[in-house]
Amino acid sequence: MTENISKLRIEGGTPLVGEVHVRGAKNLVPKAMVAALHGSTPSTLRNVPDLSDVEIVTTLVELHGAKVDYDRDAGVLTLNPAQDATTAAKNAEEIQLFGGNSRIPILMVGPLLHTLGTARIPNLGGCKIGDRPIDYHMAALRKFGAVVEKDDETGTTLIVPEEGLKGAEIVLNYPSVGATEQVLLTGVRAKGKTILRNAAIEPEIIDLIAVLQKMGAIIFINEDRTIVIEGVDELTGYDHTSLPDRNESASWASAALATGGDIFVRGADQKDMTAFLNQFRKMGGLYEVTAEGIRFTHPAQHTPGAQLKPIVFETNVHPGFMTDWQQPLVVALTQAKGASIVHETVYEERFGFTNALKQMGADIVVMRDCVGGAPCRFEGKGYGHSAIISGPTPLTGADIEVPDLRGGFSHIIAALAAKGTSHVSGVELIARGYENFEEKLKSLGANFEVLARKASKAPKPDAAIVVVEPEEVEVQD
Ligand SMILES: CC(=O)N[C@H]1[C@@H](OP(=O)(O)OP(=O)(O)OC[C@H]2O[C@@H](n3ccc(=O)[nH]c3=O)[C@H](O)[C@@H]2O)O[C@H](CO)[C@@H](O)[C@@H]1O
Ligand SMILES: C=C(OP(=O)(O)O)C(=O)O
Repeated sequence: MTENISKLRIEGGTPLVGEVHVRGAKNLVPKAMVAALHGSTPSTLRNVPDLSDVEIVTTLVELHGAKVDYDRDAGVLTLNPAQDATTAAKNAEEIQLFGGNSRIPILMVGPLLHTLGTARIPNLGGCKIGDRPIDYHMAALRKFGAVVEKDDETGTTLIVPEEGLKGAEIVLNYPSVGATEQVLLTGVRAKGKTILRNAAIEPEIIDLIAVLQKMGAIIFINEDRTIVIEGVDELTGYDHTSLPDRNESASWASAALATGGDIFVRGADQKDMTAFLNQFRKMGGLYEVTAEGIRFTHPAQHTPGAQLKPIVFETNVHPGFMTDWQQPLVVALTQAKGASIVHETVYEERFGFTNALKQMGADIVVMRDCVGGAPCRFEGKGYGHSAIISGPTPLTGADIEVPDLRGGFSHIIAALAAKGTSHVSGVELIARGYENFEEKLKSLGANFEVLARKASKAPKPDAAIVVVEPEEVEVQD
């Protein structure tokens, strides 16, 4: 990953038609890289996409002394886990500076406690879709026996007590994906048994468990979503192929509906997308599952004039409708004939992106009530976490600033669906979750011009020692 698009001019109104290739999951690959830190031997990860979240974790593990080699074309990443305390201490400032670009750094704490005996609680980045607390993570680490060595304005440092980290019994008030991964990545090397109740069981979690099991871990997944981990003394490296990114696959499917197009997503896997495919079909979308991927088609491609239908659904933990799918699908719902309702129950503030859609002409009302579903955790808390989308409404081009990864993709497909010209800035955020974005848009026939590019933020450890905001370079015709 070197240069990302940062500014685009988009001429909307052209249906996206063609094929894109979706590789490994953004929500598994960086975690599998963190798991490799436990290994006594190097690991090989396959189907690795060229994403900034992968680059961020590459830089972070190298700042701790590990070594990463990545063949972008082959999608093969090898990680030599030989981290050491001296290197980590020397790079402590860059590690802290650099942590705030994704959700992953907090997951490095467990492996680093086991290998280096100490770890700092990092700043975190990620989509701005709610408070995104880490209280479950901190409670779990304390349960394993981690001790706060320092807690001041520079941050919190944990250390391992003399007796080491021990298995614990942990109950999650909410099946948090990150907290489940925290317990997995810490419990596998803790002494004794760890019992995690109310765990998340997303496909990416199951894939991470497969990675850990290949390394030598002993992990049970019970029918009541309790995970039991028997700590082991040693874990070795793994050879693993990541599951495909169901969130990117669903994003392109929504783009096909929003623009009236027809997109074959090579690599899409039906079994991880059941809840999405049901709603896609209820909207009148057509899909065809093949061994190589899934073809997503707007009904008007088959029946001229056919319109999308409104739907009512809520997001939830797996196997419910994945929250990362809702934003791109909301763009398609602006083109459905009638009123749709979306109840977002995972994040309290995931409808901020609709402001730009309303600026483009969409009819969306965001409400504080739990609309269209049973009362959720956010009932009566004043969060705008339900949306009523009435359509079809013609969208017109606008000047847009990308707010975050998934909201940004939604803005771009809205601009592609709109009539007229849109100028979109902050597009570099898209690289967190969509590799080869420019090539994909081109292959789908999108009418756009790149106005500026930006280098990735991630200086290699042997390059600039401070994370600098790279210059935005205007593209000359
Ligand atoms: C890098 C990655 O894998 N990101 C995914 C991960 O994010 P992430 O792991 O951050 O998501 P969580 O499942 O932890 O967060 C969901 C909700 O859990 C609650 N919570 C979580 C942790 C905690 O310590 N305290 C707490 O209260 C919050 O209400 C939060 O809104 O899972 C989310 C839910 O599937 C996805 O949207 C993200 O794409
Ligand atoms: C919320 C998302 O990602 P992250 O947790 O990395 O912010 C997402 O992928 O939609």
